[in-house]
Order: sequence, then structure tokens, then C-alpha cells
Amino acid sequence: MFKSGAFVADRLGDVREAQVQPNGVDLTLGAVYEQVEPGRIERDGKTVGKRRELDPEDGVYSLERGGYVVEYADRVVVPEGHVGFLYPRSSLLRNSCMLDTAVWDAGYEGRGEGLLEVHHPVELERGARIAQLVLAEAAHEGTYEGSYQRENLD
Ligand SMILES: O=c1ccn([C@H]2C[C@H](O)[C@@H](COP(=O)(O)OP(=O)(O)OP(=O)(O)O)O2)c(=O)[nH]1
Repeated sequence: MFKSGAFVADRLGDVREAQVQPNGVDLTLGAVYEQVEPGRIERDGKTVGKRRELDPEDGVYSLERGGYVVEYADRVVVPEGHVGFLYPRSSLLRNSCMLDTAVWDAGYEGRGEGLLEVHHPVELERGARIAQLVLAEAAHEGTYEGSYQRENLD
């Protein structure tokens, strides 16, 4: 069963009222990066390639076509007994952009990242809502203890 937006907001803590949706919580744009070196994925282990952080102009990123790594501004917490899924805000799709996301594991905490596909130039303001996190009840063995645990937290 998927939880309500109010439940998700309660777990995340520090979110504005405008971020709370009926079925989830909107995540906002924290930073945008361009990858500049190859990463590597091996049978055991992985390396994330170097990136360059883009500078917004007056708080706005003007993005040309391409792929960008985005960091969400909001701290995500996936409580035990749950799994998280993130979906792009439909206004992104309507503007020819797509946000690619993966599974958010039980026990994960951090400011996560995603891949923004820009198929037509777009302007995105830092802090704008770009995605919606939903939480579903889920069975699991163990909790997330990988290298991204507590990423991008101060
Ligand atoms: O779109 C997403 C999906 C997940 N995560 C976070 C939460 C998740 O728990 C963690 C690790 O994701 P995943 O297990 O898919 O990554 P991995 O490449 O398999 O890393 P690891 O080897 O640490 O499991 O990254 C994101 O930041 N963005």
C-alpha cells in the first residue's frame, strides 16, 4: 500500500506546505552538474565520474539539450518497512524533459541524485519542485548500507 503525502512529509520533516501532495512529497532542485569524466561500473563496485557544478544565473539554470545530474535539495528518509519511488513532475515531461530515477531503499537517508534529460532547452529555478517521492510499504531484508548512505548531508 502506498502511503499518503502527509505520511511522507512527516518522515522527511523539513518540507514546505506547497511540496506536500495527496500521494507524496515534491522534491526540489538543489544543484545541477555536468559529468566531465567517465564513471565505471564493475562486477563488484563502482566509481562515479567527476562532474562540474553549473552556476545558475539569478538562481535560474538555463539548460541546453543534454543529460545532467541533478541533486535534490531535500533530505530523503526511507523508513524501515518501506520503499521509495520517485517520479518526474509532469510539467517537466510537458516541456520535453525527463527525470530518470531508481529505487530508494529502506533505511536510506540523504540528498539523492537523478539524471535529467533535456530534449528541448529549458529554464529551471533552483528550489523549484521537479519530482514527487512516494513511499510504499514493503518487505525487505536488511536496510541500505551502501556508499550513498547519508550522501550530500551537511
Ligand atoms: O533515483 C534515485 C534512486 C535512489 N537514490 C538513492 C537511494 C538509494 O537507496 C541509493 C542507492 O541506490 P541503488 O541501490 O540503486 O544504487 P547502487 O548503484 O546499486 O548503489 P549501491 O551499490 O550502494 O546499492 O541511492 C537516488 O539518489 N536517486
